[in-house]
Amino acid sequence: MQNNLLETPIEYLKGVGPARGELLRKELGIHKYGDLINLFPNRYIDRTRYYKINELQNTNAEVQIIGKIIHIKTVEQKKGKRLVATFVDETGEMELVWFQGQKWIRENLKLNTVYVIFGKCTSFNGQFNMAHPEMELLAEHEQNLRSAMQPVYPSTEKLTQRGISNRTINKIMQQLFIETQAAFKEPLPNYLLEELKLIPKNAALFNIHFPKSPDLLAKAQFRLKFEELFFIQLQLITKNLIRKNKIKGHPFEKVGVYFNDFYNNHLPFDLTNAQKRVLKEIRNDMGNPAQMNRLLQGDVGSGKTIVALMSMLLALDNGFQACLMAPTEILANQHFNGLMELAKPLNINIKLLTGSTKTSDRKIIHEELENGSLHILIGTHALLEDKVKFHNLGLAIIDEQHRFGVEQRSKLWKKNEIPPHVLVMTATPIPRTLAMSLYGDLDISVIDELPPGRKPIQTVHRYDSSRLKVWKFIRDEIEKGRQIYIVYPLIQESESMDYKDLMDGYESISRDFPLPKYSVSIVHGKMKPADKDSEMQRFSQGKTNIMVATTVIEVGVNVPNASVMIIESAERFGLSQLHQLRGRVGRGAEQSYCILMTGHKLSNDSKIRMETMTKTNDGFEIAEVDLKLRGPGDIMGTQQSGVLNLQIADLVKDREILQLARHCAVKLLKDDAPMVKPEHQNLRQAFIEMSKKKNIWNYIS
Ligand SMILES: Nc1ncnc2c1ncn2[C@@H]1O[C@H](COP(=O)(O)OP(=O)(O)OP(=O)(O)O)[C@@H](O)[C@H]1O
Repeated sequence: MQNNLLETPIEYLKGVGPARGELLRKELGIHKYGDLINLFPNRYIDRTRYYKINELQNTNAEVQIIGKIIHIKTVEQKKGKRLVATFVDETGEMELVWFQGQKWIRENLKLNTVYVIFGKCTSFNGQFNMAHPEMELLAEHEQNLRSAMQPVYPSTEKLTQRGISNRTINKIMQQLFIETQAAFKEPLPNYLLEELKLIPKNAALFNIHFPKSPDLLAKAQFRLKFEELFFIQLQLITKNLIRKNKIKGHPFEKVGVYFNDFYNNHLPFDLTNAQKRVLKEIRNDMGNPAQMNRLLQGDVGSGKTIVALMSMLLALDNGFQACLMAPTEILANQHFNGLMELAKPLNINIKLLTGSTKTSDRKIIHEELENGSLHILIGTHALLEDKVKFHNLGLAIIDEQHRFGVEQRSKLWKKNEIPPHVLVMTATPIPRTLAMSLYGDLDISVIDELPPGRKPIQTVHRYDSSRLKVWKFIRDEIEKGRQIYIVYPLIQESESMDYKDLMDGYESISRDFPLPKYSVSIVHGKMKPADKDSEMQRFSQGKTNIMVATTVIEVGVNVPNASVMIIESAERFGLSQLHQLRGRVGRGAEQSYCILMTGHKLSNDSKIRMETMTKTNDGFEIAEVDLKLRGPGDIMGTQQSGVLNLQIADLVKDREILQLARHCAVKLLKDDAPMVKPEHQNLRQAFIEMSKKKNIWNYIS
C-alpha cells in the first residue's frame, strides 16, 4: 500500500468527518489511517448464539435475543427520566432501558416488530433488563454479513456517548479496508513467513478486524504479535550492535597488581562459581575497545559487592578511576562500608559523597577526583553534580538502576569524553521475558547461586491474633543473641496514617521489650539522614536488639546477625518488596526466619502472595508470580520504558512468541545487520519508519 495513504488524516475517511476525527484523535490517539488499522480489538464476542428470555442468568454477560417491543413508557424519577420498553419473546418478558437519547429512540423504535437486541443483561427484583441495547431489525440483521466473532474495540464512555460506538468503529474499519483495498506492504521476508508458517500481513490485518473463523483469528493474532515483538527486538539488538561497533570504550587490557593481589592474598572467602563466571563476563567485556553495558542481576545476598569491587580493581589496574552510585544514602553508606572492609588490605583511596557530605570534605573529594589520586568514589545522586569531575572515569557501577531516571544515568556517562564501562546492578530479579524487552540492549549476567553454608530462610504467615506467640519467639531469638527487624508499610497516599501505625507500633514494642533488658531502634524516611545513619549504626553494631522501620531498609542493608524479619500488614506489600525485605535476614550462618503478619481478611491476590512467599525463596520464581499477578506495567522500572506500550502482544502471555521473535531477530541481524539484502528491503523500510515513530532507544540508553 502506498505509504501516503496510511498517512491520510483520519477525518478524510468516509463516515468519520471532523467531529468524530477530533474525538478519535483525543480519545484514542488515532490521527491517521495507519493508526486506525492498528487499533486492535481487545476481545471478540460470539454472535452466533441467540438466547431465549427464560434462559437468561444473572451473570452480567452479553447476550443476543430475538423478540418484540410491546410497550414503551417514560418513567420519571428523582435522578431524571428514563425510557423503559417491555420486550418479549415466546418464553417471557424483560425490560430495555435508556437514560440518554430517549427522544430519538421513542421516535424511531417500532412496536410489535421483530428485533435482534444485544447487550449486557442484569437482573433487578427478579426482572431481567438491558440498558442501552444494540438493536437491529431482524430483517436487516440477516442481511448484514457479520463475522461470528464480533470484535470489541478499546473504547471510552465518552466515545460511546458522543456517537462512536463499537459498531461505528466497526463500520469505519470496513470503510478503511474498502478505501485502502487491503493492500498493505509485507514487511517480513518470505523465508520467515514460510519457516514460521505466518499468514501474510494483509490476511492478518483483515482477520484481526473481521475474523472469518476462530482458526484464522488465532493465526492473525500470532502473526501480528510476532511482528510487534520482532521489531522491538530488532531495535534493541541493533542498538546493542551499534554501541559495540561505534561507541568506543577504554580497553582494560591488563589484569594487574590490584586485582591479582586481592585475588591471591585477600579474598575473604572462595568465590562461588556464579561469581567467577560473572567476573569473567565482565572482564571479557571491559577487555574490548567497545563500551561495556552489562546488567548484573543477583538475588538478595548473592554476593554482588565483591564482584563490583573486583571489577573496579580492574579499572584501577589500567590506570582508571571507578565509581558506584546508589539510590539512597543508606545504601551508599552500606556500599562504602562494605567496600572499605573488603579493600582494607589494599592501598587504595575510596571516598563517599552524598548530600550530607560536609563542604570541606567535598572540596577534598573534588580535588582528589580531578587530580586522579582518588581511586573509587561511592555515592548518591551527588555524583552527578557538575562540580564532580573525574580525572579519568573508567567504570561506572549503578546500583538499583530503576530508581534512577534515564537522564541521570546518561549524565554520568557524559562525564568523560570516552564513556566509561557501565555495570548496572540489581537485586530485583526480573523475569527473563521482561528482561529481554526492558534490557534487551544490555548484556545480562546472572549470579544464580548463593554463597555456601546459607540456610534457607524459613517463612511463615501469621495472623495478628497470634501476636503473643510471635513476641515470645522474638524473645527467644534475642536470648540466643540474635537481632530482629520489624517493618511497617509506608504507602504514600496514606502517609500520615502509616506514620501513626509505625509510631504506635514502636511504642507498643518499646513497652513489650523494655529497657534495660532490650533496646529498640527506629528508622523511617522522615528522619534526618544523620539520625537515620546513627540508628542504623547502632543496630549493625549490635547495640540494639530490634530495628523498627519502614521500607527504607528494603535494599542493601547488611547485618548478618539479624535473623528475624517481621513484616507487619504484609498484605499491603507487593511480592518483590516482600522478597527484598526478607533478604535482609539470612545473611549469616544462623537459621533465619521471616514472619508475615496480616489480618484475617485477605484478598485472593494477597493469599497468593503469602503462599508464594512461604513456599519459595527463589527470587526469580517470585518475580514470575509477581508478573502474573500485577502485569508488567507495575513491575518496578517498567513504567518509564516505552517498550511496554505494546499494541497487541502481552509480555506475560506471549512469552513464547517473544522468545521466538528474539531468536529470529538475532539470527537475521547476524546474517545481515544493516538489513541490506534484497529480501530485507521492505523490512528495512518498515524498521526505519517504526524507529522514527516509536523510539524506544530514548527510553533505554
Ligand atoms: N562467595 C562467598 N562466600 C561466602 N560469603 C559470601 C560470598 N560472597 C558474598 N558473601 C557474603 O554474603 C553476604 C551478602 O553479600 P552481598 O552484600 O555482596 O550481597 P548482595 O548481592 O549485594 O545482596 P543485596 O543486594 O541483598 O545487598 C555478605 O555478608 C558477603 O560477605
